[in-house]
Amino acid sequence: MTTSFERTPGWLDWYAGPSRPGFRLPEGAVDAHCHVFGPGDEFPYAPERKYTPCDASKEQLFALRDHLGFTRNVIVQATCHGADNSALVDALRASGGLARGVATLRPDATDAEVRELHEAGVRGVRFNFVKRLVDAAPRQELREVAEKIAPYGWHAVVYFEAADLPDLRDFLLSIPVPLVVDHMGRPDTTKDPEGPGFEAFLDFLRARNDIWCKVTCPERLSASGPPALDGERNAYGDVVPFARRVVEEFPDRVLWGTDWPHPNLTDHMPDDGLLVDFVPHIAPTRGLRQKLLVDNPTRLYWPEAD
Ligand SMILES: O=C(O)c1cc(C(=O)O)oc(=O)c1
Repeated sequence: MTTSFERTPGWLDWYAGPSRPGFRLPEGAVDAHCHVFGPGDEFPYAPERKYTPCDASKEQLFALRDHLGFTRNVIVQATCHGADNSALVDALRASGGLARGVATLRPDATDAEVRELHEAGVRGVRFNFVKRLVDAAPRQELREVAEKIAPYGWHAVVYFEAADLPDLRDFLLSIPVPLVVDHMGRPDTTKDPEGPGFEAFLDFLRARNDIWCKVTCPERLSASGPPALDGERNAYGDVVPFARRVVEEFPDRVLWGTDWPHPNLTDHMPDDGLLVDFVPHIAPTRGLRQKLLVDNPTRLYWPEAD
């Protein structure tokens, strides 16, 4: 392998590094969901965090980008850094314009802070409703944050479990900025992709034409799990029909990313090369892949280059 990808102690040690994908990414492809963690001695983790990750640096992320064949990244603030966006901003500034960011903001953030984040490359905020990751923020506070970012043209990335959608639906639909749903709203993939649970999610996407969906994280959503270590590169097949439904119905509103470095996965450490090989299964034509990997993320995060 010719990559300069280096492993850090911790869960990244579980595997020898990502394989080279068989699928060649189109030129200009964006990894639209990934994180940086720390390093903790420079950018301490938040006291209120629910987990402590291993360090996952910007240098490693950029090496992974090059190894897999991506051109750009969207770095999403992870809950373990709370509302301290310094590690994110540091990575964005070091990227030379090749990364945009999604931050976490409290309602008391000042306009000067928002402007500074914008200048660094932040284009969205993240609202997390996954109970194992955060203590729920009051909805009124989230609304205030949304109102604060609206003049900057930012969007809100929302992360929730499928079971919580009925409760969240009206609130989410009332948020006055575009929405980007993380990880397909975490469907139960043991259920029928044509059944009422996933249909309710698709119905949510249909409710406004500015709701985007990340068809990401087969490694988190799969019940069948990773492939056996026998050279077979067709992984996480049970997630394919779910993701494919979304890609085919909303080709102009889907995004894809690796979710590197895969926090909180306890059963296996995914191979990012294999994750890239998942893409042609969910986006079976060249046109769909161009939208998913290049055109859509460019329109959302680099509209000036669109
Ligand atoms: O499912 C997760 O554990 C997870 C956690 C975080 C985070 O801690 O921000 O982000 C993700 O995209 C996924």
